[in-house]
Amino acid sequence: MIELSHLTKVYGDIAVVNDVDMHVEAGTITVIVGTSGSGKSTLLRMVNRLVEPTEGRILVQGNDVSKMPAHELRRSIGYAIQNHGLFPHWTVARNIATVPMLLGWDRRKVAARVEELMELFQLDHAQFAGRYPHELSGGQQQRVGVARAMAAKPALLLMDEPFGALDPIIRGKAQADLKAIQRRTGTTILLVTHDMDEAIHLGDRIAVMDGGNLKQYAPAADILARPADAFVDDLIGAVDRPFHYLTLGSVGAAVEPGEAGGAPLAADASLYEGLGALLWSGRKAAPVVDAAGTPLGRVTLDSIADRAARPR
Ligand SMILES: Nc1ncnc2c1ncn2[C@@H]1O[C@H](COP(=O)(O)OP(=O)(O)OP(=O)(O)O)[C@@H](O)[C@H]1O
Repeated sequence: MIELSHLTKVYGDIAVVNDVDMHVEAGTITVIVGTSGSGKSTLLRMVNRLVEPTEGRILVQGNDVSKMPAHELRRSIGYAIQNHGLFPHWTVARNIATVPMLLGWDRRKVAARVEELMELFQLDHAQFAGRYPHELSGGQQQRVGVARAMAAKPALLLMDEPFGALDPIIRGKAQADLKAIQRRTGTTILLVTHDMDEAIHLGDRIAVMDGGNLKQYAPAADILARPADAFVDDLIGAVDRPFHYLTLGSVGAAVEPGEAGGAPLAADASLYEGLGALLWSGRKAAPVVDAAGTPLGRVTLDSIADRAARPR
């Protein structure tokens, strides 16, 4: 879907993005993570040509973006940013309709798409379509921002710290919703964050940037098990590593035959959630059920602990 080769951006005499090669598979979420100033936003913004590269090449769906008119390119790629960038004097419906209208869609098709997106993002049409951005909560504005970025069904969505302004609870919900929506729509997402938890939670693959260099580019489990260097290791955080690991596995994968008492755990809950439930209820084991409530066996503290250990 995206092919970056030797991508470089120099400001003054500093390469803020330095010779980056990266291949992003269609239909996946790739998260670019790194400390402040590491070049994440610059890298992202070169994809839709808000920033022009000094050197290197970007192909999106096989097309060299430098050869496409910038305004056309930007209409074909969704872009969502931290403070949502909503037009303050336009209603929610008009904001979401921005790109389809620029593309000259017919009015009924635009209206239907706005309704469809508002439903997808759980914004009641009757209640919210006519409101202005300042009449929404931060979380609602964030959903409108992402709905607007997805309005013209772009195959590619770029997101720059889209959840940065949200409180932790709303943020967790927004991440879960985005993941579910991405799985339904198959949109390819390239997302920038400085938050490793978010990267591990959302990313099919994670790209770690430091000082303009791409330090490691791999699935989360590989980055946790084999960080490329001390910087990546530090970014993960030694204390958090086993817990990150547990967020990647499901209770269902640790089920064993046998019985246990107390409230059951859902097989699709993460091992991290399972660990929390066991510790909090003071149990060493819990029964596990599938989505229909059928008993599958039990999960024990020991089996969860085994899965938190560094793979050999
Ligand atoms: N237009 C510009 N002119 C000069 N330097 C720039 C320009 N834009 C960005 N930079 C510099 O490039 C470096 C990378 O910036 P960038 O915004 O890509 O970092 P980032 O990793 O996204 O950081 P943050 O997480 O703080 O947003 C920074 O040192 C920044 O000061």
